[in-house]
Amino acid sequence: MNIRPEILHTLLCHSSASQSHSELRMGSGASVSEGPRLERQEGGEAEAMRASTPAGRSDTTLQAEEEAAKPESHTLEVQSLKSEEMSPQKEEKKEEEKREKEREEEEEEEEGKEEEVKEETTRTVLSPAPVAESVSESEELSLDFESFLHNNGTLYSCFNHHGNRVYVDEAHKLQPFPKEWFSQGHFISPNTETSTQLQTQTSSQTAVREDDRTGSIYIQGKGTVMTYMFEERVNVCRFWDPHSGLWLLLPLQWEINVEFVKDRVQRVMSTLPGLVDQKEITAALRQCNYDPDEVISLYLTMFGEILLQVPPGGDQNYADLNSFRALLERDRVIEDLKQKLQTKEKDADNLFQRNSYLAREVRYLSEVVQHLNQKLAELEADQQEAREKIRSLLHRRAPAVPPTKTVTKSSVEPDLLRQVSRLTRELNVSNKQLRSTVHQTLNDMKNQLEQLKGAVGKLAQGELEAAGEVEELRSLYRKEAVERKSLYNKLLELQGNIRVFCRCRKSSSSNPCVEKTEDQEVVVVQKGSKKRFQFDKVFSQSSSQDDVFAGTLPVITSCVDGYNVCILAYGQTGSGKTFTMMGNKENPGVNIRSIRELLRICAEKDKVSYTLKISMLEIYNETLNDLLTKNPGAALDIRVQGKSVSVPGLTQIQVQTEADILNVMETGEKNRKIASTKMNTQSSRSHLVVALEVEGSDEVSGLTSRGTLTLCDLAGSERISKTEAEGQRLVEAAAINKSLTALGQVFSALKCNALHVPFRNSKLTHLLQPCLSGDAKCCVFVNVSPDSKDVTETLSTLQFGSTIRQVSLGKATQNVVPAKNKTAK
Ligand SMILES: Nc1ncnc2c1ncn2[C@@H]1O[C@H](COP(=O)(O)OP(=O)(O)OP(=O)(O)O)[C@@H](O)[C@H]1O
Repeated sequence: MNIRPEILHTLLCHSSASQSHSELRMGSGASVSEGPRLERQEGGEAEAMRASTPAGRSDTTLQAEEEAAKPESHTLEVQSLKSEEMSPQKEEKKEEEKREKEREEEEEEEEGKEEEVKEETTRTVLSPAPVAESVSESEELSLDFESFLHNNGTLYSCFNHHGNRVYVDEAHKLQPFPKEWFSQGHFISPNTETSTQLQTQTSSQTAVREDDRTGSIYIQGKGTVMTYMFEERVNVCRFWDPHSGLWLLLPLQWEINVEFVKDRVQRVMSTLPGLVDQKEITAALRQCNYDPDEVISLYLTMFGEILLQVPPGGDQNYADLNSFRALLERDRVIEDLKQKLQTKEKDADNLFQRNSYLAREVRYLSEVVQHLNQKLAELEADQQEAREKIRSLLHRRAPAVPPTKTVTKSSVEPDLLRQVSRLTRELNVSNKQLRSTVHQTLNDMKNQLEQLKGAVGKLAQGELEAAGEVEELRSLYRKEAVERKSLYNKLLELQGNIRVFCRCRKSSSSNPCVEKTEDQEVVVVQKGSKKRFQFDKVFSQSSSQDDVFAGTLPVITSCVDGYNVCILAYGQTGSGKTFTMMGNKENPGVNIRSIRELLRICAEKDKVSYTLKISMLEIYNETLNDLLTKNPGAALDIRVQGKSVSVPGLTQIQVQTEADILNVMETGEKNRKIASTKMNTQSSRSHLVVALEVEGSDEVSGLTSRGTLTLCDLAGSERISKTEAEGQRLVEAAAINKSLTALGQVFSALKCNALHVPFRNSKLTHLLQPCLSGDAKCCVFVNVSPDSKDVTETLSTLQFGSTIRQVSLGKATQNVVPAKNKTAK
């Protein structure tokens, strides 16, 4: 920069005067000084403080670090400075310095008088226009303004004039720049042209950071602000606020829109489609220093692989996600409870085994006691016998010595007698021993029995306790299972109990009149004008049967929990209703797939036993025909009882496997009225209603649930002129159109919450009343043809679908009752 000497002085005075406050406006180098020493602040708050003060120390430190990151340029600078110090012009420089000092002294003398004028000058210097004038008017002094960061942490303001350098010391006096300092620190970012530029550049230099971390966002009430992802100890996204001249922390809501963050949020979302809340992901990114991989692994650790799947409903809101998580949490708790239950059941099994072992032991010991008792009895009998023998011997000996008669020779030999008495003694001894042994054994047995009784008592007690615990766990499990189901159904309720999907038939037409623009939008082009329709999901020509089925899957599952579920296909003749509902053998439609899914779920729930019954009827020319009856022709009627609608006499066949169901459906299909129309060679001339009743009895909770899955393939809506129907076909077409009109009237009445809904205007609406009056969950497919010739029908079908979409069916009712004569296990 070029500056006049007196201005330099003024500048220095100003610098001295303002240093005690701040030198923020002195450019990047002079922007340091809240005090002479840089103190390293620790902790997040300090970080934030530093970062939020771009002209303050932290930014200086930041820049100093940036400078430090360029060692080569530094070395060059220092080397050139050193060579200047060693130059032979040293003397000349010293003289010039002297002259400068003299000039300063002179000026200092005048300072008192001219202080006000100088201050004016200072202000002038700091404003752009007058500087240009001053420079052109007076002698110019080439002066470079620099900042020197000493290794001891102090930042000095320096001025360099042709290699002569001075610095402002702690007492705010100019001092020659010591040579040895070149190796004790480094210079920071000089090269600003005028002091005015310095002032503006303080802001703009700090603000302009052009790299891939720079971005801008529009904030309402504030306009477009520049953002920059600072690479601090942790990344922090701030925005530049020109009013305060600070980098401020970006609120989460704004931060979502920053490219840098957006990219990462998208990366997380594409890996974990189960995560839908961008704000939450942004918050997690903040926590993980904007590392998307870390966020992904964090979520996977927390919620498992479920997040890798697209959540049902795809774009569900935050509350849904919370329910979804609560659901996961519940699942985890249920899993824990199941494990505990298993452990307890194992414990109980062990106890039972131990119990039966001890019972066997008791039986064995009782047998031993019995045996010993027998032996004792035998011994006693022996003893008795021996006594008898002795007595008889003695008796025999007694008459041998009659007192009155003379002594005759004894009939018993003395030896024998001796032998007998010895035997008797021995017998007595062994008898005594035996008695004491038996006595002893009996006592031992008694003791053992007592101990066993104690152990058995304890076991019984333990068993009781275990049974109590098992019961407690079971009831907890029951509660959790019920809660889990209710959460799941709440989730579905949030998505609406009536869902309308649009499916476009495959066509070879090169110029289709139907385009799928988004997942939920379809556009019909008619004579150049476009009409848009919104649905819960739009399936394009390329959508597979699998994709279509996936849309209905969450609703079908509810059937197992005791909800009535109805799936309808509506559309022009030949638009693919039968293909969607029935499909073909290689590519089955919603009917077969949902039945398969129901069977799969039923098989999975080993604690619930299910009974499945299927019925099939058609509504042909306003008459109900049972398609499974062995006596065709019998008239069927609809009976209403309270809220329920039934068809007395309708054949219901109990089925267990997919093969059973396919057999039954094949029979029904054969009996159906199918005729050829001009538009569809295999046109269905009747409405087909397949009902699968699922009754589940939960062994654990003791509850019985009854849900019905009603699958309805409507006959095609058609314009009689177009199909060129005649005779019988004409009568059929009139009946079909009448019932479809009645269906439209029902939906219109439901849409505007009319007091009277004309369910009884046709057999179709009468039969479907329970499915359409709020007790059920309903899915409607509107099938359209993409061919331009069908555009009018396509528009009317889509209009019909739009009307249905605005219908609110209300809360679906779960049909669960405690089982009769069944007690929960
Ligand atoms: N998405 C599709 N992919 C391939 N073929 C399809 C598709 N949709 C319909 N089709 C074919 O178009 C023809 C007419 O379809 P489908 O019989 O299902 O119409 P529909 O609406 O039931 O007619 P109708 O009301 O007259 O019974 C059938 O041959 C069917 O195989």
